[in-house]
Amino acid sequence: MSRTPLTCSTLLPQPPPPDQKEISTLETNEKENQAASIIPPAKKRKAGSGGIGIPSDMTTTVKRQTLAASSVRRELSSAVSSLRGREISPSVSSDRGSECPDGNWEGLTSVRDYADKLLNEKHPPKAKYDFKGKCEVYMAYTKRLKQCIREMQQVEEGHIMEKENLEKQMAREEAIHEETLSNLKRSLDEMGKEREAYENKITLLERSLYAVENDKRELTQLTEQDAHELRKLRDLNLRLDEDGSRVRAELVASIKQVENLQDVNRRLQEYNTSLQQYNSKLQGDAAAAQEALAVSQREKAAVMAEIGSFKGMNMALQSRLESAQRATDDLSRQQKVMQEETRRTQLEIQRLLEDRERKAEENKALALENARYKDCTGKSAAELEQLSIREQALKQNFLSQNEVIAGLKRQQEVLKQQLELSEGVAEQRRMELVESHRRIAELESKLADTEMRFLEGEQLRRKLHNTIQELKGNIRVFCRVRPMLPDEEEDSSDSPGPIRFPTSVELMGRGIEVQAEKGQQYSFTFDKVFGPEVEQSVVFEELSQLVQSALDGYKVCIFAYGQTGSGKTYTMLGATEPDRHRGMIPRSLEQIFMTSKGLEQQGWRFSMQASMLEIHNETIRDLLSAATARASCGLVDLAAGGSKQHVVKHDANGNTTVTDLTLVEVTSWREVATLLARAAQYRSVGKTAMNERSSRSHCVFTLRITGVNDGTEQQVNGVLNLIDLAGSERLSRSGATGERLKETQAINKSLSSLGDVISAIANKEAHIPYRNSKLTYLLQPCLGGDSKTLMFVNIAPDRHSEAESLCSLRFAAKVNSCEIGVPRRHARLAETTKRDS
Ligand SMILES: Nc1ncnc2c1ncn2[C@@H]1O[C@H](COP(=O)(O)OP(=O)(O)OP(=O)(O)O)[C@@H](O)[C@H]1O
Repeated sequence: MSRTPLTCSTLLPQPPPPDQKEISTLETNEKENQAASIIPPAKKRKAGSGGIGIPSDMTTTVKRQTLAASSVRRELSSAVSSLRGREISPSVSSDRGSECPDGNWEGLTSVRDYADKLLNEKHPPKAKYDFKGKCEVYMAYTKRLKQCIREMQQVEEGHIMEKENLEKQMAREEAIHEETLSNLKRSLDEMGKEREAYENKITLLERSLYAVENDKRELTQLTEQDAHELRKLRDLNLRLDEDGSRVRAELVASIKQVENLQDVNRRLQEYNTSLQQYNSKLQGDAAAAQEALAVSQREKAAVMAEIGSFKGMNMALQSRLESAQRATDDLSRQQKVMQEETRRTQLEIQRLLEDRERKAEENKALALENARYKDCTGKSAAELEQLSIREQALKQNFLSQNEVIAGLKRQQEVLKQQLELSEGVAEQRRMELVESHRRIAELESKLADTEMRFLEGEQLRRKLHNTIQELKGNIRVFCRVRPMLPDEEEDSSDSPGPIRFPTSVELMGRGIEVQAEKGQQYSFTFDKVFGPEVEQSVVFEELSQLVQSALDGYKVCIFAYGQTGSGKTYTMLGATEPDRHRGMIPRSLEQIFMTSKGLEQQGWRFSMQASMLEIHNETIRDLLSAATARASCGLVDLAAGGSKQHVVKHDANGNTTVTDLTLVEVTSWREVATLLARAAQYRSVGKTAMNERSSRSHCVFTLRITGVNDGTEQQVNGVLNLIDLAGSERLSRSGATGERLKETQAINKSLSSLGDVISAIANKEAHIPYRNSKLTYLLQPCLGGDSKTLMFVNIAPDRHSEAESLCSLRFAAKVNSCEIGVPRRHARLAETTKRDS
């Protein structure tokens, strides 16, 4: 706040304020005077001498009065403006508030307004030379101005006092402020320390925040994982819900069944008790049989060893026998030669004797003739001489012949002796031979006995193995290697086939090895391995029990898997002629009918229905329907809708049906054989690069068996599925095009779906993709249900098929590791009995 201080000069008497014109004149004059104060006196005088003749003292007085008045006026005006510019705080009393003390502020309430009024006051013009009047006016005006200044001074003093008060107050306030400041500093220091502590705390907190954030991140990840799991669980839940609803439906059906079964159960309990007894007896038998098996296996090993040594001995004996026989043969040959020679010698002797007799006769005749000559005629001495020489020669001849005969007789004697000797040796050899024959017979009977026991043990082992497999719920796998085909045999002269069969006791008949061309060896073990020389009948022996269980009320499924041309159709169907080539399907059906006939004596009556279908290019074709027959004669176009659309359905009891499929009631094996022959004509078969007659579809033969026993009031429902799958093939090898290519792609796709299903089962996955192909959906109960399932893996033995064989064996090993449901027997009390009860 700036303020012009009031000086003493303001208190001097001031002239009244001039009018505006005058003031400007006066101001000009004043300026001039101010200028004059720095101009030398000589010049001042010169300027003053230029007036109009008014007395100079008078003029001077007026000027002085005027100047004083204007200076007072200026001071007043500056004081007023300072008063105006001052900001008056509410605590300081305003000059407006200062009351006029003697009441002559001409009705105005504040000294400033009064000063304003004075400053703005205008005086009526006087006569130009009425200096006295003007002086009086200015005197009065100055007086009022001075009074106003005094008033203002009082106000100013009040203000100064107020200022001092304010300054004191300010000092007090400043002291307080200082104190507050020092307090603040102290508290600032404390706050600094506190701040440090807080900063430390913040660092710690930041660290823990970082840790918490890490935890949070981890938690977020965990939460995300949880969410993912949750999603999966929700999906699972949905599936479970679906399963649940299915299961509920099944449950309702089951409850009904349970009600029925409860009824049955009561009856069965008795039967069960007896079965339990029988079972415990069987278990005892099984334990004993196992022991017996172990014993017989030990015995078998011992016998095998004995047989081995006997075989060695036998071979030695055989070789001795052979050499003895050879020697005997030699001797008998020699004997024959000698006998021949003796006979010839005897003949010779005979001839010589005869000759001698003849010669003696001749001699006699000659002697007689000689005498006659001597007597009668007196022939010449020369003639006589000749005759006597001749006689001498004959005599010598006779003598030499006698010697020859004696020599021959000696020789005959020697030969006789030799013959006797060799006859003795031959007799000895014959005795030895008889002895070794006896021992061989003995050993053979022992071997037969041991083999019988071994077979019994093997049968028991197989039975136990089957039971264990059933309990485990595994799919059984048999591996069959076909013989080399003629053209493969030609090739194999350069490079032998890759398949080997281990000969160790534990792997014999169960192991197979693939010797890869690059040197690696892959070994596999299955429930049974059949080599190329094994006949259909031997393979069937291993199956017969399984087939039998279809009659006992089990679902049985047998299928053949393998690359094209590996022998699946040969194994499953075989050839009708000759009999030894008949495959598993005809043999199984024949056995079923034979056994069912046999069971009739025990009160069983069986009815059977056969059906046969093929899956060709993912379409089901009924091989027994009339439409298929007509189509095969070209009467109907199946592709153009001449056939029904067949759909596979599974019910809650695990029974599978195919809609609109022809079911033929069959009562004998002959009928089924006719059906099989008929269906074989309609099946999709074609020539490929790898097989003359390649099956281009999966063929499924199904026999539904219902058996009722009138005696025990039991009913069984068995199913026998016999499946010949189409063969997998590499397009690069088969070189298929057009329709064949389409077929091959469909076959490979469905087999790969089968592989996916097997993998999912083997890995115990929650979802098994049965619906990915018609084949897997049809086989669902066999692969994941309660059936007894057996797979043949067929192997081609040639080197070119090495990769495919390995693939098939690996697939089969996976199948072997699959755990499916435990086989369930479908047996219950017969309907009629239920109704009666
Ligand atoms: N064990 C065997 N003994 C003698 N010959 C056999 C044997 N197995 C297969 N063969 C012969 O091998 C050839 C091919 O067999 P098959 O037709 O059964 O093969 P596949 O696996 O059914 O082929 P695809 O999948 O192409 O139908 C046939 O000539 C068959 O007679």
